[in-house]
Amino acid sequence: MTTIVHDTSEAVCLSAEFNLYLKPIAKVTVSVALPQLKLPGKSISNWEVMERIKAMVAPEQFSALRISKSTMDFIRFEGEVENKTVVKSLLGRLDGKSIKLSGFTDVLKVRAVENKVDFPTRHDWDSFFRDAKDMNETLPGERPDTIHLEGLPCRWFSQKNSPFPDRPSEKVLIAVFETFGKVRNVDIPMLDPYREEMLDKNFNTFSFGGHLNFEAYVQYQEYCGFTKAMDTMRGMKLMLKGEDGKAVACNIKVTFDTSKHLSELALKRRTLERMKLQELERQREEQKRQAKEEEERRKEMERKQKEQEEEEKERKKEERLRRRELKLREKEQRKTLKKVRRQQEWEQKKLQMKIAMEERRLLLAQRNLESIRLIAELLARAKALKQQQQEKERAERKEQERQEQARQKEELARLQQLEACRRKQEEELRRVEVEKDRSLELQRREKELRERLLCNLMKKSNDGSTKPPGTQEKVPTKEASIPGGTDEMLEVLGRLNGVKAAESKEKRVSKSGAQAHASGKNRAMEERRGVEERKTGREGRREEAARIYCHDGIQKPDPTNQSSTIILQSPVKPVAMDECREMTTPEGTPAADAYPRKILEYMEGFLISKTMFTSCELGVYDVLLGAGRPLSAEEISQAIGASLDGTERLLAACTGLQLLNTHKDDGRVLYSNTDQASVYLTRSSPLSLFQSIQYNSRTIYFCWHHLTDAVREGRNQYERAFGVSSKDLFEALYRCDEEMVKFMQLMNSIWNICGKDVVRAFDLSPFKAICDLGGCSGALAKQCTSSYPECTVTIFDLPKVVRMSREHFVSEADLRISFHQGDFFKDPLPEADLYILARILHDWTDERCIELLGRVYEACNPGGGVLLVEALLHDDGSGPLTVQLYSLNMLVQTEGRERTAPQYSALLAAAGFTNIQHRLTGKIYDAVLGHKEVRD
Ligand SMILES: C[S@@+](CC[C@H](N)C(=O)[O-])C[C@H]1O[C@@H](n2cnc3c(N)ncnc32)[C@H](O)[C@@H]1O
Repeated sequence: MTTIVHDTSEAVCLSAEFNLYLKPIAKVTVSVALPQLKLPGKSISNWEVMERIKAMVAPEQFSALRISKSTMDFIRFEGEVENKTVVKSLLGRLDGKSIKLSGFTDVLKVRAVENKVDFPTRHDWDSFFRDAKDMNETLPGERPDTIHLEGLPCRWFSQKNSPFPDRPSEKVLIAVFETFGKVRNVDIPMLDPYREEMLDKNFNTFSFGGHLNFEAYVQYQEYCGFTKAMDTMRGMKLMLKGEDGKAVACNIKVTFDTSKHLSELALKRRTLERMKLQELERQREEQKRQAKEEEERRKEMERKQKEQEEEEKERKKEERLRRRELKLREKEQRKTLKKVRRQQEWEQKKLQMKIAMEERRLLLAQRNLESIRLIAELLARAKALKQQQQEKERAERKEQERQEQARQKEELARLQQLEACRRKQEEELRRVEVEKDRSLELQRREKELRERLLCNLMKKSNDGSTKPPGTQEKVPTKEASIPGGTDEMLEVLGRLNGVKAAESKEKRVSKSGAQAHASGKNRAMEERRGVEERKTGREGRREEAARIYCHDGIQKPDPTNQSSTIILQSPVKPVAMDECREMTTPEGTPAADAYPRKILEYMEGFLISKTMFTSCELGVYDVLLGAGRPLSAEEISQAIGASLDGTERLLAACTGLQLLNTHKDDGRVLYSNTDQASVYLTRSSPLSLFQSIQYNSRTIYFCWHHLTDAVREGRNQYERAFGVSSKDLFEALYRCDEEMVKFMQLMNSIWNICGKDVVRAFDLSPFKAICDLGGCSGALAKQCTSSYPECTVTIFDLPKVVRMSREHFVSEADLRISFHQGDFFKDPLPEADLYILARILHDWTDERCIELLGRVYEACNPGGGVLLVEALLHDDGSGPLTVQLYSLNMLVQTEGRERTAPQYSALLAAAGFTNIQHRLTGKIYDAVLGHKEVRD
C-alpha cells in the first residue's frame, strides 16, 4: 500500500536515475488499559479512545493509526508518523498519560513505545547458512548473497517510455540495486511466462493503492554488496519522488533468500522446466494450430459445401426463372400471334366486307345505270303508249257515248217496263184488297156458321139427355175439344185454313212481285235470318214451325200453343225484310265481302314470314349477292341444293313479296336481290337481320305455336315448347351455349340499325361512366362510345354471357369498353353516372322491375341517371301494332310485357328517380330517362 509523503527530509537516495528513495519507518505502539466495567450495558468505544489518542498527540499527527488488538482489558493501537524525529516527543505526550472518558469514573492508563522493526540481522543469515546442511557456501545462491524482495511496485521499476508501464524491467532492478554492489543475477518470476505454471502461483498481485506489485531476487557477487543492501534497507520503506516533487512511499518486504532461488541448480532446473513447458506449449500450440487448421479446413469445407449448395440453389432459381421467363415469352408470343392472327382475320374480314360492299355498290351502280337506261327506254315506250292510249281513249269515249245512249234507251225501256209492272202491282193490290174483303166476309160467314153449328149441336145434345138441375150452360172456347161432330168441324176448319194458306201464298207472291229486283240478294239475307233465328232458340223454333205451318197449310196447329195462333194471323215477319235491307250495300254488294279479305291476309302472314325465313336460311340472297349477276332458277336451285320445282315456286313467291327482282333474258327468267334483301337478308351485310330471322324461325315460333295456351294460362310456354323449366327465365333461354349465342346475335343485330337513334334520343354527354346492365353482346355499348367520345362503358351481365361476349363480340382493343360479371338481382352493381337498361324491364314483372331499379338507384352516383330503352305502347294501349305483338311475344317467352311511357315512369318513380322524360325515336325502340337528384 502506498501513502503520500509530505515530508521527505529523512529520505535517502536509492537511485537518482529512477527517483527512488528509502525512507525510515516511524511506528509506535500505544496500549490503553481498560477499567473493570461495573455497570451492565455500558461499554467503552474504541473509536472514542482512538479519537482521544489522536487529540493527545496534537499538534503532532499520526500519518496512520489503527487498532491492532482489542480485549476486555486493553486496546492496542499501531500508529505511524512521518518522521523518526517526531517519535520521541509523541511518545512523551502519550506514555504514562491517562484518558478520562465521560460517563466513566475510572481513568484509562496509556502506555506508548516505539515499534521494533522485524528485519533479519547478520546473525540470522550467518547462522542460517552455517546450520543449513544442504547448502554449499562455495556456490552462488547457496550462501548469503541473495536478497528476496516482495511488494515492489511494478510501475516504479518499468523502463521509461515502455509500452508496458506495468511491466517491471530486470535492467532497472539491476541498475537500482547495484547501488549496494555488483549484481550477479536477478530474477523477477512474473516476467517468466512459465513460472506461474511451474510454481502454480499467480504473480499479478495488486497492492492496495492500485499498483501491481512484484517479487524479485537480487544476487550480489560479493557478500559485502549483500550485507550493505540488507543493512541499508532495514527499517526502511521505498519512496518514489515524482517530477512534480510529490512523493509516495510503500512498505516492502526484504529478507535473505533461503530457498537457493538463484543457485546454479535452481537455475538449471528452471531452465529445464521452462524448456519442457516450452515444448509442451509448442505441442499445445501445434495441437491448437492443427485443431485450428482442422477447424478451418472443416469450416472451409462447410463454406465450400454451403457455396455449392448456394450455387445449386442459385442455379435452380435461375433455371426456374429462365423457365418461367421462357414460358412467359412463349405465352406472350402466343398471345401476340393470336392477336396478330385475330387482327389479320379482322382485317381480312373487313377487306372482304369492303370488297363485298364495293361489289355491291358496283352492282347497284350498274343496276342504277341499267335502270336509268331502262327508264329512258320505258319513258320512250310510255310516250308511244300514251299516244296509243289517247287514241284508244278517244275511241273508247266514242264507244262509251254510243253505249251510254244505248243504255239510256234500255233504261227508258226498263222504266217503262217498271211503270207497267207498277201498274200491274197496283192492280194486283186492288185485287188483293178485294180478296181481303172477300176473306173478311168469309171469316164473318165462318163465324156465323160456327155459331150456328154450335147451337145446333147443343140443341141436339139437349134433346138427347136431360140436363141436371142447377147446372150452368158451358160456353165453348177455341181450345175446347169438340166431342162428336169433330170430323166435320175439322173439315170446315181445314177448308178455312186452306183458304188462308192460299191467301198467304198469294200475299207472298204479290209481295215478292213488288220486290222482284231484290230476290237474288234476299237469299243471302234469308240465310242470315235463318242464322239469326237459329240463335234465338225456342222462340225461333216456334216461329219456324209456325211459318212452315203457315206456308204449307198441311200441318196441324198446336191447339195449346197460343203463339202459333198469333203467327197464324201474321205469317211473314216484316223485321226480316228490314234486316235484309240493312245488309245490302247501295250498289248491291254484300258488306261481308270486305271482312274475310283481311282475315285471309292475316292468315297469309304466317306463310309470308315462313317464305322469307326459308329463302334466307337456304341462302338464296347470299347466292345472288355472291354471284354479282342475275341468276336463273336452275342456277339458284343448284347453288342452294334444292329441287328445281320447289326453288321456282319459292323464287316466285319471293318476287311477289318484292324481295327479288326478275329479269327476262332470251325468254328465260333471271332473279336478283332487291336492295332491301341485299342489305338486310344476306349474312355478310353489316346490317344483316339474318340471325334475328333464324332465331324467330327456330326458337320464337316454337313458343308462338302455344299462344292459345299462353293466352289461357297467362304465362310463358317454354316448358311446352322446349321441355325446360322457365322458373329461372335466362337459364331456360340459355339452355345451351349454342342457344345463348343465337340469342346474343338476335340482340346484337337490331342495334346496328337503330342503336344510334336510342343513344342520341337524349344528350348523354354529361354522363362519363356508363354501365350497360344486361349489356349482352355490347352492341349498344359500342353505339355509346362512338356517339360520346368521352365516355367509358362497363357491360354488366351474367358470367357466361360476359365470357361469350369477350370471345365473340367485343374486341380487346376497344379500351373504352370493359366487363363486369354478376347477377343484377343479387350482386353489387358497379358505380356509374348512367345505367342503361335496354330491353331489360320488358322481361320482368312490375315487382321485379321496381326491385332492380331500386338497386340501380342505390348504386347510381348523385346527379346520375337511368336510361330505359324499350318499345313504347301508346298511352291507351291502342298501338303500335308491332309493340302490341311484341307484348304477346313477351307473354309466350318471358315474365314481362311491353308498357306505355306512363307505366315506365311509374316504375322509375317508385324506385326514387325524378325528372322523368321520354322520347319517341320513330323506330321500334324509344327512350325513357330518369334522374337521381344531387342531394341524394
Ligand atoms: C333481353 S336481353 C337485352 C340485351 C341488351 N340489353 C340489348 O338490348 O341488346 C337481357 C339481358 O339481360 C341479361 N340478364 C338477364 N338476367 C340477368 C341477371 N340476373 N343479371 C345480369 N344480367 C342478366 C341477359 O343475359 C341478357 O343479356
